[in-house]
Amino acid sequence: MSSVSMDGPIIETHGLRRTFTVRDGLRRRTVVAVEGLDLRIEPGEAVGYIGANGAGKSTTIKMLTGILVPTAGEVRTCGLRPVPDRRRLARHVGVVFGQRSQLWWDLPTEESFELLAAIHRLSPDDARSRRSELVERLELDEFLTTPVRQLSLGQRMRAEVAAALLHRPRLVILDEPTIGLDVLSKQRLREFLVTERHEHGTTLLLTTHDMGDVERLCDRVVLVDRGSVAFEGTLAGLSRTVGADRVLTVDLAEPVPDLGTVATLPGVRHQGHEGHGLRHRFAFDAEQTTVVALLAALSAHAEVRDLAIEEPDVEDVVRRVYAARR
Ligand SMILES: Nc1ncnc2c1ncn2[C@@H]1O[C@H](COP(=O)(O)OP(=O)(O)OP(=O)(O)O)[C@@H](O)[C@H]1O
Repeated sequence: MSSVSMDGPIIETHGLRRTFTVRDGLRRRTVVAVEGLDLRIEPGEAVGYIGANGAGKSTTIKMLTGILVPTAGEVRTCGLRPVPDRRRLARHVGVVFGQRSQLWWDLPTEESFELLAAIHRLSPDDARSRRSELVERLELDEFLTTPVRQLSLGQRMRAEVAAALLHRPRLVILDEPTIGLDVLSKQRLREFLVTERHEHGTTLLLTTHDMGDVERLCDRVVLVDRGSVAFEGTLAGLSRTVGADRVLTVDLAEPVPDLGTVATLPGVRHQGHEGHGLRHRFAFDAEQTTVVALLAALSAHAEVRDLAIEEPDVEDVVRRVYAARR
């Protein structure tokens, strides 16, 4: 029997592959969902696992957690083999699916927590203290006695996260955790995950289409394309590779058509102007120049009335990486 490794990587895969056989009319066809995937994630890391729809993210997560058997290759999660050791692995891993509930639909949230505490065999003291910690941090108080099916999406996601983290897993896998949430709920959930990680050294692996999740939560991104790794590194590194800059748009009090030539800072590109120079767009690399420095440089030459900052979006970054590979 394999043992739970406390110092090796939390996730390690070599040449991981998974295919599906699908029917195409009368014929059968093989779909390769994951192809030769090599991943290594160390304890305490927070990794964003991104890619287009159908790139193989969910299939990977299912293999990491023992829901799906790999067609070929090696996989270890917390030092265990996910399929044969699935029950032992469940003690060390918490999984949150943004689009699928793991709570008991007709039960009040607090009863789901009691059931989960029993399933994970937490001691009554441990269950009580962890529960109060989560209730406080995720602000669950107001709806603990409400059946899950009556919760709003934001409330349900907080309850899902609490349920997945009740047993203090070493690894938390989140599949689109902020999908459909409003700005405030997203922010709260991200803040909670950051605190949890700092206090308990929890490893995070999350799939997302929201660049804000990656920016605020992850030290590293792994980008998959057709089931294998297309990029691995920091978000800044990814932005450098494909030029996913932020864009600052400024509206001026008076037209200044040549503003693009006067604001010369490292990592800033003037993208053009409209309205005879009333509105200008600047793409900038946040690693090299802050928005404050750029604004200060512009204000020396023009009176800025209004401004907007656009963040790079995951789909756009992914498209550019794919385009560069094909
Ligand atoms: N059970 C299945 N049967 C047949 N094909 C499947 C099955 N599950 C996944 N696939 C196929 O495998 C490929 C990878 O799918 P997967 O769901 O892992 O992608 P994904 O990156 O998670 O996409 P999304 O962002 O849309 O969730 C797709 O072509 C998908 O159609």
